[in-house]
Amino acid sequence: MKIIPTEIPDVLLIEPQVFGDARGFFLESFNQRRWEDMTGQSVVFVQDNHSRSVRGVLRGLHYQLPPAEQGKLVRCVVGRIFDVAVDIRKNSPTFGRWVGRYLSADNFRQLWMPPGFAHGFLVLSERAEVLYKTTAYYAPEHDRAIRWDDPELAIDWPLDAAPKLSEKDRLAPPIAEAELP
Ligand SMILES: Cc1cn([C@H]2C[C@H](O)[C@@H](COP(=O)(O)OP(=O)(O)O[C@H]3O[C@H](C)C(=O)[C@H](O)[C@H]3O)O2)c(=O)[nH]c1=O
Repeated sequence: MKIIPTEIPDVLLIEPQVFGDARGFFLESFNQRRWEDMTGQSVVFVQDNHSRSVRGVLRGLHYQLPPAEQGKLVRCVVGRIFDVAVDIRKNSPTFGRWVGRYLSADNFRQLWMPPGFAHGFLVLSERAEVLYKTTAYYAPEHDRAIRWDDPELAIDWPLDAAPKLSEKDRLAPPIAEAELP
């Protein structure tokens, strides 16, 4: 497993070791001991999520307020996405900064974002299936969104058409008007 730093120190890109052979491949998608040895951080995941989306879907930017803030370990097992983490920690020196990385079934890459980040992704393939672990349970009453195209964030989404959004995402406020952790 390789841990690759990103522009925001707490956001990590992970490349698992892939064991290929004539049958296909095997990889450990998460290993608690290896994670703690390599990142120096302990983490406990309590929920596994799985979403399927068609090309052009953009889900996000989502986060949960305290006490339900979620760290997320995201991977794409079918297709290809552009995955984004936005620092929404008010006292962070990188507040409002974002990290974007391509995750795909072919590159096996994973993106880790600790609690305090909004998360979203854009689907670049005909279909994408995204699996992600979270460090806190889903709490709808604490679920919040920031608009994906907030000019203050200026996320450089690799769009070639208007994205397909949920009603919640269509109505999301800019970060300046959002209720932040
Ligand atoms: C997130 C979640 C949703 N749900 C139910 C609630 C709704 O009836 C349905 C769809 O939920 P939603 O439209 O919020 O799903 P996404 O737009 O994919 O939301 C996710 O998108 C971004 C990318 C995230 O990082 C978050 O995990 C999450 O906000 O699943 C649950 O039962 N449990 C859950 O953990």
